[in-house]
Amino acid sequence: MNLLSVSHLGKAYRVYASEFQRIGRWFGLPIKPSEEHWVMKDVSFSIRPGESIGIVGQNGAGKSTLLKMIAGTLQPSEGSVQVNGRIAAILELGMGFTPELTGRQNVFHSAGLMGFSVAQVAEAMPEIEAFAEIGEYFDEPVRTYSSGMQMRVAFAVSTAFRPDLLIVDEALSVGDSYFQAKCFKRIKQYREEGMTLILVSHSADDIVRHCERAILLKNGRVGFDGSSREVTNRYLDELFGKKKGVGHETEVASPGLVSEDFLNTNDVFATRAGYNPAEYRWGHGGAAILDYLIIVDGERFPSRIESNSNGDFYFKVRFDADFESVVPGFLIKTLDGIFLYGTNSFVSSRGQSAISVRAGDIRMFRFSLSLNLNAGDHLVSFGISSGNPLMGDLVPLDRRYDAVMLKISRVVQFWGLSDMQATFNIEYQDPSEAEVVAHD
Ligand SMILES: Nc1ncnc2c1ncn2[C@@H]1O[C@H](COP(=O)(O)OP(=O)(O)OP(=O)(O)O)[C@@H](O)[C@H]1O
Repeated sequence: MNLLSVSHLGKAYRVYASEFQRIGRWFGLPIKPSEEHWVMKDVSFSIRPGESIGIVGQNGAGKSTLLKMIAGTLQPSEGSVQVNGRIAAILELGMGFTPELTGRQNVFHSAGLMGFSVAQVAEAMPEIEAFAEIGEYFDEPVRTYSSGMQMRVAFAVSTAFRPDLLIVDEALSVGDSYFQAKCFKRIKQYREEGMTLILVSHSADDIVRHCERAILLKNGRVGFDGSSREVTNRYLDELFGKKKGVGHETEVASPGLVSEDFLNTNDVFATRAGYNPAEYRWGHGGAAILDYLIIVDGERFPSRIESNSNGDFYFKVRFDADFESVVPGFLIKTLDGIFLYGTNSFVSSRGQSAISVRAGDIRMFRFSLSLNLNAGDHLVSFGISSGNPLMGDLVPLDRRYDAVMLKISRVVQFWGLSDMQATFNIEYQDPSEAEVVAHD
């Protein structure tokens, strides 16, 4: 059985011609709303117990509206929401806390509204207080709290009792990173115990870290429902298409090191060693990325790359239209979709690089970088956009996300994703101890 089923959900807000008409309707006057404004239409999906789902979408896409209808704080205009379990939702800052009551009193009130008895809340109170970590403020009126403090109490009380479904809107973003990490630790623990999670975040990284599946909302409809990596890729495409995007970095490559076969003009990208057939390719067209080449320590398409080697990443683009400015881009991610490094020609050249092209041009670009990565598989993306990054009007022409698999190996271990190449010295040692060591 599904934990949550959302079926043909829709929401319309009534828009009145004037305030007078709106108030008239409250008093039962037979005034017709001048217009119904549908902000959500025909949204259907279901969630199995234990799944974790991210919801992404641009501002105004309908994320909060959807979550409020799932949580039951907003009535749908059509369709239905069926939940088989207890929901806890951290939707809006303060969760409806009463400003004049203290944190402690609000905890009693909120947990009471969630259906817990005074005795249950009293028993959980020490743990809630400890989790929130706001010290003496816990017994001060909530009106004196910062937004981060309100969020701390809201999260502590909402998750004091493990819900079947936890809904977290952007709320966590107001917390400091220490508290966010603490929240995600609790979320992770509850998920391991079977809790279902719905997380809204503008951070693609948060979504791929915490959710296996995601839904892209677009103008109040489900734009895409799939793995969180696929969905965040599409979401980023949307953003990059309309906002200042990932840069490009360009260096028009000299063919010296590049062998002849890379200089042909056919689309042979998918035939190259390391190509990932599960790449996600997207773009408005006008250019096509035809080929790529990786050279590390003189070796073309190395099957394994020693960590910290210098790599040259070439890619070849055919332009099918004239563009005043194009911007090649490059990105490395982990297999989970965590961004390790992204750049573009504009960023990498500190705004110095302007590339204009004509229809029929073939250009080859190169990003050169040191691969300070940990051992394991990584995914490389290439992209070409047109527009002016300073004006925030980049249009993706061809993006080949996660198109190439990079296998990094290393001998000396470290912990984490990026090799920061620490060195170690003993700066002082008690001379007597040094002697003992020497005698040994
Ligand atoms: N009370 C309201 N009356 C009229 N329109 C509303 C109301 N609340 C939300 N809307 C509209 O509904 C649409 C969806 O809003 P919603 O807040 O759900 O988007 P969102 O995806 O959460 O956006 P954001 O990322 O900015 O928080 C928007 O066009 C918004 O203007």
